[in-house]
Amino acid sequence: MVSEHAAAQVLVASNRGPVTYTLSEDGSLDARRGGGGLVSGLSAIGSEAEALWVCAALGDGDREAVRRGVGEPGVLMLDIDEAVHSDAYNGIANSVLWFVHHMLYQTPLEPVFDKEFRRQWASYETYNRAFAEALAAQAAEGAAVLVQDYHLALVPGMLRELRPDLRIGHFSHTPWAPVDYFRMLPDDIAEQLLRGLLGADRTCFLTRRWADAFVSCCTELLGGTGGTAIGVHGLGADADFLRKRAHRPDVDERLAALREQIGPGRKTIVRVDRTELSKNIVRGLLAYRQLLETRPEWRERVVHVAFAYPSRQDLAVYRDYTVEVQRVADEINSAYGTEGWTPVVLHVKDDFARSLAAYRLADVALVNPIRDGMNLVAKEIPLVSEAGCALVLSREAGAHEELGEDAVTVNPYDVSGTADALHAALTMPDDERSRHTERLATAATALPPQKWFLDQLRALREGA
Ligand SMILES: O=P(O)(O)OC[C@H]1O[C@@H](O)[C@H](O)[C@@H](O)[C@@H]1O
Repeated sequence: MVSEHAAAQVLVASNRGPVTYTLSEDGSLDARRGGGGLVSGLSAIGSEAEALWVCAALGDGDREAVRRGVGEPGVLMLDIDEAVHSDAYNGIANSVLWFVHHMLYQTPLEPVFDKEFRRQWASYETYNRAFAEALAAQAAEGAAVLVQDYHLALVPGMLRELRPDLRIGHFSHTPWAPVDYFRMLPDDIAEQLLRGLLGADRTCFLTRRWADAFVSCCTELLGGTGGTAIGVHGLGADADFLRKRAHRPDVDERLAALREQIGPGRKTIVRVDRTELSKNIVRGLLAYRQLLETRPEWRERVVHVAFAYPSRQDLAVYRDYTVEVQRVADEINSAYGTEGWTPVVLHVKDDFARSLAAYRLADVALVNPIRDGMNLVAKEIPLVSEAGCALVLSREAGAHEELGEDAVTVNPYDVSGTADALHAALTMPDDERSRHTERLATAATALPPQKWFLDQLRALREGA
């Protein structure tokens, strides 16, 4: 049933919304706007239509904002019971679905789908239902709803039942698991996930590879995809925003500090990631250590600038990984460092301006994920680097489909191969490097976030 107040023509649903609130000691609430492709993509429809972004209240600040009725126009935050949210987000989305699609399990011991898993799954259903009900209540007749990611995989099917009049799209920002890996999930859960997504009119992926994997799962488990259209929409970097933002005074300041820390005349290998298991930061460090060990000519002449920002710290496995990243970086610095040279400059505190400063400095960009839906850093560094940079890129990143020809490709598990790739990137002749950088920058900007969003909306409305 469409409620009297339902007015939104375009709705987006995601776990993390465009704004987060923090509660200050004096009791005031500070709003911070998030970055990322989805936020800039959505800005494209602000003027076009009555738009609403439905997201979850994530911390104390967000929950307080909901309680006080504080909010941004066009954003609806759902205050879902904290324990339910934690089971759904930490338990199912991040510890099961993320692991399945990124193939992160250490399979002799994991996964274990037991009673506890079933309990958390019930919370995942409740959390998805809360979104489906909110969307059903807010959407105008025939509105377009764009549901984002693995957190909300059941929403399309639930919403379809509540509101058959809507045009529903789903977008997976992650890879999709190969069918044999996906089938580790209990059969009923695997089917429920697929049917949830097939409740959409269109279900979309970042690359053809992930879309094909999804179709294989549907074919094998359900006999097909029914009437659901499968879309592929690559996402690129927001060049205008990045280039402007990278030359603001706060970035200049950090650039000067970083230059000082690195020392004159040295080359840089730059990586910027969340400290995320799939990003493969430790093997990147091991490859760098092997480079220093086997090609001593690089000692004192190169610095690995690694920014690894905290992520999902509620999960022990992420906390342990963060400790391991720090341990290996320290080990390299004590083994090879000299008085005037710190081989690894590792920062773990999130600072966007400092990331952009590192992008500007990059001679080599290291992007070696185990698996990644796209990886925007691979697209952003070549756009911003001042001297042009050589890109060492994992063949398992979605971005490899678009950038592979101009990158030095690595198998993310092959540490020796990655050490060789770093050497090749560091010694790439200038003319070759600038030719690649130029082509990388063109490819990186071919699919700006606003186009990504509007293309999906158009296709959804046209029934393509
Ligand atoms: O758990 P977080 O910090 O909200 O991050 C979630 C997001 O992390 C990003 O890295 C993924 O590309 C998205 O698919 C995902 O939604």
